[in-house]
Amino acid sequence: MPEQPFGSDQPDRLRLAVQKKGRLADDTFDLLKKCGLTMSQSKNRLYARVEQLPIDILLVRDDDIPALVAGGASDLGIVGGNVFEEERAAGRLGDNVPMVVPLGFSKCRLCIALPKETIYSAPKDMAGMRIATSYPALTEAWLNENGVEGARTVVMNGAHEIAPRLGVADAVCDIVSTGGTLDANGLAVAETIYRSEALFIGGPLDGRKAEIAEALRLRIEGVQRSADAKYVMLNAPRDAVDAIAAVLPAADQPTILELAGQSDKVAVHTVCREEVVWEQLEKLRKLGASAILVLDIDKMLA
Ligand SMILES: Nc1ncnc2c1ncn2[C@@H]1O[C@H](COP(=O)(O)OP(=O)(O)OP(=O)(O)O)[C@@H](O)[C@H]1O
Ligand SMILES: O=P(O)(O)OC[C@H]1O[C@H](OP(=O)(O)OP(=O)(O)O)[C@H](O)[C@@H]1O
Ligand SMILES: [Mg+2]
Repeated sequence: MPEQPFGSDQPDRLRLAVQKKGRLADDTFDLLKKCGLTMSQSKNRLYARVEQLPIDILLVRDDDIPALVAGGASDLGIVGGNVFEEERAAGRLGDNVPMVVPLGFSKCRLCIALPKETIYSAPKDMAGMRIATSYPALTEAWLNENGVEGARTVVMNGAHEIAPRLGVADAVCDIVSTGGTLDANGLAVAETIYRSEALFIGGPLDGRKAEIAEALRLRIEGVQRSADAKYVMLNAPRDAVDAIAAVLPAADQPTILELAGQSDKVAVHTVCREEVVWEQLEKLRKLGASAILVLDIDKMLA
């Protein structure tokens, strides 16, 4: 790529801050690829230029993304809700809290977990505990809301799950997805304090940047729409079409086509906007449907 001084040559290029590497980065780059965006990286690997739209991608630590966007250094960002809400709860975003669009990926829970042998029935049982976490603001807000007395957080930046065994904490508050890490460390979830997914944050913007942001948002929306959506084609007895349409999840009004040489059967085509599961296909078969095809949809615009 031609190496130009970043930010000075084209002031109208939109800046989008994303995680440089990690779990969220994997999902984010996957989304950008599905949006038809490819990028060339700068030599210093601190940013990348999108080739199809005037967007520069800032490659940063995910914890820095909310403040970069709130402070205006980046126009937009993609960050986990857990990190965004922690920064907000800690008061690090000031008054410029950006707008937020949920993206539906990188889903996880922020949970307080206790050693399996602990007897726990209600938040008051955490009274006086030391809770190892890198989410002190969210944890303390939850403790306050639930009237837990005398508990406090011990900030750790990773490997929280080991803290109880080291004797530096009685509980942990960390990200849980499958629960495998907790289980392997003899811990179990006591409370889920926040359900997280990736968020598209930033704006409102104006002028040329607002137009670019809208173009990006439309592409993301198109990818989200088609994520679970399927194109379903099947043959059905003419008198079972209504019953069959009722089984298809979040389906558009179906297109009914004549089948050559068959007066009692028609072809039914429709788009289902939610995942089509095997149980539904079995119901369709019982209603007389045959030659059922469920096809992926690559892109979808309203
Ligand atoms: N096990 C998981 N399952 C699903 N999502 C997760 C999981 N762990 C983390 N996430 C989500 O991905 C985000 C980034 O996690 P990751 O582990 O890559 O970041 P990190 O360790 O904070 O790295 P860095 O700060 O260096 O960018 C988390 O903030 C959370 O939103
Ligand atoms: O419930 P699970 O599916 O086991 O996932 C939870 C683990 O995933 C994350 O860590 P990660 O693997 O990202 O390691 P990190 O500490 O290096 O961020 C999180 O901090 C937990 O430790
Ligand atoms: Mg991690």
